[in-house]
Amino acid sequence: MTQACKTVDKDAYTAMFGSDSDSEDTVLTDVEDERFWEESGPEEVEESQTFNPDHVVGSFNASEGITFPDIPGLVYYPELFSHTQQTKLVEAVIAEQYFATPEMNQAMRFGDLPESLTWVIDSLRSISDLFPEPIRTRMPLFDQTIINLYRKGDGIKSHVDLARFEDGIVIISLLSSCIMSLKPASTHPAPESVQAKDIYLRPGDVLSLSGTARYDWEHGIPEREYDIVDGVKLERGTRLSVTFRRLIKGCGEGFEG
Ligand SMILES: O=C(O)CCC(=O)C(=O)O
Ligand SMILES: [Fe+2]
Repeated sequence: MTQACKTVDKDAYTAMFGSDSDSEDTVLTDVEDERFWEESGPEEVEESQTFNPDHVVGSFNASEGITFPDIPGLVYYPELFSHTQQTKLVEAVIAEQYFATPEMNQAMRFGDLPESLTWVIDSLRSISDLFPEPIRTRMPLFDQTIINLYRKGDGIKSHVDLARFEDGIVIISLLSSCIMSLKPASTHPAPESVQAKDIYLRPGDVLSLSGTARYDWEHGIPEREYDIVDGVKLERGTRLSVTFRRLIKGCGEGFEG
């Protein structure tokens, strides 16, 4: 991962996702040529009809996560974020313009996190099984975020998040899917009966890590262009992850996950 600086002089959306405006133009031209509708004057849109994502963010899809007996402290919330919530979060990341150049793939913020992420943190706190109570109710819940951009084929090496971060880490998956592999950390060898665990993360999925899952297990994403899930080959696309942590008081700002 290469750390991004928070300066940009190029269209961030195009840098991240490319431009598909040509194909859209083509489709519109084709449809117009067919003349499927009566000509009429410009439609009047009342103020109340205009789309405002803030009005429709709503609550999370599910409140109970999936746990894993071998990995205490790991909770998996499939599709926790609705499509609208994912869009809102991706737009917030785009607005920050972190990924302006092709070599940028990681951005970090410490201290006061962007206001555009406040609703995410508030909503996460409202999930009763997110973390053990002392973590879930601490203030602030998080004061650090890392946003990783994975282009097709990218991954992140297996690791335990740095000790300078407190217990309680959340990973939000956006845009595309990948397998995250978890295995016992070399510092905490597990009995042979304990297997490594692969979790297929899709857009809107969330993982929370605390206790054993945070300290005694590693997590990573193998570098490859597709994953095989239940015998099916699933191509990866551009993936974005937003992770939240809290720094231990007195520890400086870290530069690795
Ligand atoms: O991108 C992800 O899903 C995981 C990122 C991660 O593990 C980290 O930043 O420490
Ligand atoms: Fe990590």
